[in-house]
Amino acid sequence: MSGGAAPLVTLSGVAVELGGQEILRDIDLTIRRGEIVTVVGPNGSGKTTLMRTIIGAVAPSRGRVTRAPGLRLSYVPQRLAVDPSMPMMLGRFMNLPRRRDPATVAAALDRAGLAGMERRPISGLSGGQMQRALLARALLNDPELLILDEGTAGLDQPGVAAFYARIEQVNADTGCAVLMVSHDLQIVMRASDHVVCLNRHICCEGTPETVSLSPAYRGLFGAAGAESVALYRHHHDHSHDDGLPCAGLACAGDDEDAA
Ligand SMILES: Nc1ncnc2c1ncn2[C@@H]1O[C@H](COP(=O)(O)OP(=O)(O)OP(=O)(O)O)[C@@H](O)[C@H]1O
Repeated sequence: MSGGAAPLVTLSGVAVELGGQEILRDIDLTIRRGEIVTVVGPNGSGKTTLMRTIIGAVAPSRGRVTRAPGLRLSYVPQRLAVDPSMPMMLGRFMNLPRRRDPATVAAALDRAGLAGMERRPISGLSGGQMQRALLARALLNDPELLILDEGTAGLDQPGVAAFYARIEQVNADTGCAVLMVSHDLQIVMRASDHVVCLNRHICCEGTPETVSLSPAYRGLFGAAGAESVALYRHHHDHSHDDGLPCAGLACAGDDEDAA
């Protein structure tokens, strides 16, 4: 997607404090119409807090979050606890908490790869189908920005690949921007327009190519990209005042270019 597309959400100098602790700092980030942005980072690095700040569920302690006026934003949760004994058809699930026009439901199910499954009990859906059901619900309001927080957690590799292919298709068909937190680096590095590596601050960011060609990235992952999980086990040769290890890529806290 074009780097010149209209901004949907802009974070400027954002910091977030929770429970008296600074969780995020110095966050400058723009999500533009139609682009796919992925946030990666170790556990506890603030990814979910960043998503919650973007949707407005958490207020920044410093800086500013600007959303395009009237922005249609949808959030796909990691998973939804559903009581398997609860008899509920997918069609009814799509109409909670409020009733939708059947054609809108059918179109959202179709986009999510669940066409014609309104009468399937949700308790009988596979993990991948349940994720697609959550995606279908998120598509009901025709979002301009779709946010997924580890939307593939619990899926096997083919399930993960199929889910991202679906997301890319939705992006291509509807032009909605996608912001996702993902642990599936190999896949998201291919699909994303922009990758942000977070560790309480933005350690590095750029196109997948920029990130994957960086010497630090190659040092971590090998020339071929190596294993995606490596990012979450990497080591960094400098420490931060928050005491957390940082991504081993060009770090905005270093004297290097923050890209
Ligand atoms: N409401 C809260 N009050 C205090 N601390 C919080 C709160 N919510 C999150 N935190 C802390 O903020 C830090 C970042 O949490 P967050 O869930 O944003 O990280 P994450 O990168 O999404 O982690 P994970 O990969 O494990 O899901 C953690 O240390 C967490 O304990």
